[in-house]
Amino acid sequence: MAETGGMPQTVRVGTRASALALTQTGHVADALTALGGGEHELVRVRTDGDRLTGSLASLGGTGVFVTALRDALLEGRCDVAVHSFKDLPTAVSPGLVVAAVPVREDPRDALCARDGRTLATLPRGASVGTGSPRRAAQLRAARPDLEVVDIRGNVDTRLKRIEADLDAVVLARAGLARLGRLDAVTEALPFDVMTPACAQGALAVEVRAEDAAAGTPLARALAALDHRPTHLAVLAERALLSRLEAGCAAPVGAHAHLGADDVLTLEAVVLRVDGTAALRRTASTTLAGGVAGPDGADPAAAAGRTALAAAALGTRLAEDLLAAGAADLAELGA
Ligand SMILES: NCc1[nH]cc(CCC(=O)O)c1CC(=O)O
Repeated sequence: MAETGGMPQTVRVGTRASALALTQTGHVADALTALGGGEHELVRVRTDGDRLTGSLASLGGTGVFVTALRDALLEGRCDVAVHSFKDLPTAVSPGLVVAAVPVREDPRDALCARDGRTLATLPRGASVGTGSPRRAAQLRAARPDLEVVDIRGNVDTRLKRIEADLDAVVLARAGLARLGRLDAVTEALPFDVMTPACAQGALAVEVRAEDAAAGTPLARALAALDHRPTHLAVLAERALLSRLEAGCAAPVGAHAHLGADDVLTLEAVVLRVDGTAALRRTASTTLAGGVAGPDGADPAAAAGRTALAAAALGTRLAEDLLAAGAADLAELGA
């Protein structure tokens, strides 16, 4: 971020125009200011994902919500971009870094059904809306009688389908929480029934690489906003996705959790799209030196080693899954 005459300029925080993006970006921007990062303003950036209405799969998979924000960062039209982490492609973006991952919301998927129904009490043949192959496969695995309906649109549009024509929809609980719509949730689906998408419920705060390393008030605020347990969990989940060469539209779920004694545990599921078969694996690793790194050591180097260990866990679990036939099962790369 540029400084003029020693006075930091206002931090320009880029956001998509959707209600969800505006709330989550607003929270991050407020937090950065509260942590001493300076005054901020929100800059609205229009993305292809907001403009196009075709199915997510037909838009060419990952990244449609992200590219315009990244371009705005790289071209200097904003200084900070806030993404739903699960929408970020796993490929690194040259010149940009995820400088902070704030503490994660509850990552579970939520069933929002009419008449207070749960997955177990939905009537036979009930219609359930989702645009996600991962959710569709897991719904079919749990309840082969359901009619899974492909739906699109923002959270509000999807919730309206419950009154209009569907018995239920499945959405990320985190998005509903951020929008103040937890009233619509009739069941938070357990991990073994509905394993979330990699990084679901987490945000990625992205900046130009030189701004993360600059020792400025913004760089310090970003470091303070970073929640190391969330960051490490998400690194493991995304390394798995990357090694599987799967995008956000693949029938793959994963959830990592940092437990006591610095043990990071990653659970993943890869499904056949129709839900008739699934591979589920779990692996753990102890993050040597602790999450923050050993006292007295170079903290940046220790943090780097811990991050590599978290990512290695995801890579290893992906390789287990591939060895068991995950690519054919889920038609990855097909
Ligand atoms: N792909 C859409 C998307 N990207 C992020 C969220 C909100 C929840 C989150 O931060 O994971 C949603 C909506 C949904 O999946 O219901």
